[in-house]
Amino acid sequence: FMPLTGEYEPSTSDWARKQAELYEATGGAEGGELRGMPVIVLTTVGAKSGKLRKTALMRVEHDGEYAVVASLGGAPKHPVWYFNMVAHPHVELQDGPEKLDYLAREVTGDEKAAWWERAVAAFPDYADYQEKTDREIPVFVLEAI
Ligand SMILES: C[C@H](OP(=O)(O)OC[C@@H](O)[C@@H](O)[C@@H](O)Cn1c2nc(=O)[nH]c(=O)c-2cc2ccc(O)cc21)C(=O)N[C@@H](CCC(=O)N[C@@H](CCC(=O)O)C(=O)O)C(=O)O
Repeated sequence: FMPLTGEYEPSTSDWARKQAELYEATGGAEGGELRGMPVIVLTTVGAKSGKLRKTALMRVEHDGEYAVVASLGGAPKHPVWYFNMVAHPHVELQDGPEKLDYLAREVTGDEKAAWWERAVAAFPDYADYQEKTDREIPVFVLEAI
């Protein structure tokens, strides 16, 4: 797989755009945490625009694999980057200075349960978010390519 190419299009959500850009500019030295918990930056290809979208997310890692959680604070709808990732599973994840390519795969059943446990261990708020919505919060596992 070639690294993702395309034109970066900043998010309209200021807070998240600033954190993703600060993170990328400083290799995670700044913007690397949220309330003391580690953050990563996910790059997805826009489902409609084909542009590169960068999204700061909590870091959920296990044995070199990562999971990303489309929680959006327990909102009733999936975040937009969820639809990008469904349309274009080839994503990039920056963890600290390192940016690598991954294939994203939505997980279900026991596999999801195992990753959900890891996600909540990394960021306990996820449990509250799932409590407050009947939307099943999606979890994707990113496998290195
Ligand atoms: C606001 C919207 O953002 P979103 O993709 O819905 O993602 C919402 C949030 O998930 C995102 O802001 C996350 O960064 C918030 N967030 C977390 N969000 C999570 O869901 N999970 C997390 O663990 C998480 C952690 C986190 C930590 C730090 C931080 O700063 C933010 C964090 C957005 O960027 N919209 C763009 C469009 C982006 C896009 O992908 N457009 C598509 C077309 C979309 C369409 O029209 O169909 C395209 O380009 O093709 C815009 O309005 O220009």
